[in-house]
Amino acid sequence: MSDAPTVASARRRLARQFQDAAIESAALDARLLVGEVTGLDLTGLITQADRVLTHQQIERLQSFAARRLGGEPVARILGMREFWGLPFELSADTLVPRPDTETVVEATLAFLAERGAAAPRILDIGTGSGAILLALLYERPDAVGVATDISLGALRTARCNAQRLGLADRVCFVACDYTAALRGPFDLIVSNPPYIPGTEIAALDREVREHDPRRALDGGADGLDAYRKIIPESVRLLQPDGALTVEIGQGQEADVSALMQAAGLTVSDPFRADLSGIFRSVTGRLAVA
Ligand SMILES: C[S@@+](CC[C@H](N)C(=O)[O-])C[C@H]1O[C@@H](n2cnc3c(N)ncnc32)[C@H](O)[C@@H]1O
Repeated sequence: MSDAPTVASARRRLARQFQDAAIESAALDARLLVGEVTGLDLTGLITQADRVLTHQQIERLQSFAARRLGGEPVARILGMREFWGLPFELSADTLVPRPDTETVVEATLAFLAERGAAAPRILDIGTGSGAILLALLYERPDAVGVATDISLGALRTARCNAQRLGLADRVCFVACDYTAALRGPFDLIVSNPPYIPGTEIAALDREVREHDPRRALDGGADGLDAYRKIIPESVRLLQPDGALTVEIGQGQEADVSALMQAAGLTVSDPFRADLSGIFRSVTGRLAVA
């Protein structure tokens, strides 16, 4: 009898190794990595559990396991992450999109539905992989968008994602400092800017600290630097009755609301909480002229 690993035994063994290394998502990570080397989806992993792995697959899996045990997130190893049910390619220049950020997509879709805006023009400031804007364009086939980032590498990845999702003809990518190159007007502006206080970055999980780009994280001394720029710039670019929705870090809702109100936006929407109950987004609306 052969003792070559099968799909099921490889999953079990990898999950145990990850558990022993105190990796929280051990079983999920093992499933994703075995799925990647075998080319099987979740159903295939179950129905073909007894399939024996080839030598090449075993070697690839060992290399993935070593990287994971060395602290590299699965999304970085796979070079992709699902967001809003859509596949997003990643690069060293992009943040791994987080499930928490789906709160921003939910809030903005609700705003667009409530306002009844037809063919809305949407701006995403600091688009990274393009996750927020592309999810919105996917949900709203009548919308068009502009996405900015300071990182050319991130914009290249976002453009690839737009092409792969069939959304490239409705989005324009602009390299600039926040909104510096733009005129507007926009019906909706969204942003998940860098918001971690600079001094806290060294204490972040290794997976974040070592693998997400620093400029996607660092929000300056108190974490609010980006909001101080984006909020007044958005007032300049919004259509009357338009809205700005930003993702926020834990405990930033009062400060960000105060910045919005000081810039002339009305914070009418209740803050949106993520699945852990942490407030994740704030929406400010520009009054009708
Ligand atoms: C927290 S990440 C968010 C990425 C993506 N929107 C998401 O939610 O996954 C912040 C993004 O802002 C970009 N960024 C940082 N400083 C910027 C600036 N001055 N102007 C434009 N983009 C900037 C970073 O390159 C990064 O892609």
